[in-house]
Amino acid sequence: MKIALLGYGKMGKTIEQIAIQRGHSIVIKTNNEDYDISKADIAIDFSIPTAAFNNITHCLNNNIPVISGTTGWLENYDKAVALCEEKKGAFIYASNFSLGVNIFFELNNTLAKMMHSLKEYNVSIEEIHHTQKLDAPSGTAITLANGIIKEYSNLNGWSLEPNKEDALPITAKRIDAVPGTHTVTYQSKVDTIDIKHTAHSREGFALGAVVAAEWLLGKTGVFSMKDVLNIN
Ligand SMILES: NC(=O)c1ccc[n+]([C@@H]2O[C@H](COP(=O)([O-])OP(=O)(O)OC[C@H]3O[C@@H](n4cnc5c(N)ncnc54)[C@H](O)[C@@H]3O)[C@@H](O)[C@H]2O)c1
Ligand SMILES: O=C(O)C1=N[C@H](C(=O)O)CCC1
Repeated sequence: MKIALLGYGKMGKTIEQIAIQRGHSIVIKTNNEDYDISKADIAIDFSIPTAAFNNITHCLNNNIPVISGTTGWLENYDKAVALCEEKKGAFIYASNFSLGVNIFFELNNTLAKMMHSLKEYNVSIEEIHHTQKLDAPSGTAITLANGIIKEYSNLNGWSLEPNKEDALPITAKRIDAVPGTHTVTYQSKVDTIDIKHTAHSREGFALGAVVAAEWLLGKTGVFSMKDVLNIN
């Protein structure tokens, strides 16, 4: 595949290495909006929250399938879906492309189904990332929170404030070069249940994005990593 890397920062560079190892070529690598997308078979956007939606719409308007891993732009997600449907294009967004985190999402959903009726446990999320991260909480923490909130009728959303009524508390920590650590905790007076995913590098995210691009090429529609990984 001829791949356009929209965003050539930490993730763009890691994706480049993996894509080349898997036999693909990089025809565009850019850190701005000045590129000729028609040269590419597919685009992979790992840019910044304020640029992602423009990159995605530019691809869809030019009939180029697009993968986005950029977080912090989801207020425009429904518009991206509508444009993809209108243009009969192809689009995948995932807050986290790694295989391990997508399994962790399923574990989180199952655990929330088991825990929601046990009122003695309080649920919370902690995420830790590197100090260069622009958004908080992480997109992954928001996906985890949504998986929990849908099971809890007393939770109306999530909050970075610790004691907000009706909200699932998320703590976002920024430490050195941490690639991404997420912990979901259920705490009672007598015990604690934690489930935790620790990324050791960016390789898992990057491999997942390239696998998603390979899977998406030639398809039409809006998909998720559940479709790519065939998780039921
Ligand atoms: N979904 C996942 O699996 C996953 C994994 C890691 C990171 N991320 C997300 O991906 C994004 C990028 O992460 P990163 O660590 O590579 O960040 P980064 O800061 O290292 O790279 C982002 C790059 O985007 C560039 N950029 C700025 N404006 C742009 C524009 N208009 N078009 C294209 N590029 C532009 C910046 O110059 C920078 O080089 C973040 O939102 C991060 O949260 C997602
Ligand atoms: O490094 C980042 O930034 C990451 N962003 C994603 C998120 O916000 O969940 C995935 C993990 C790494």
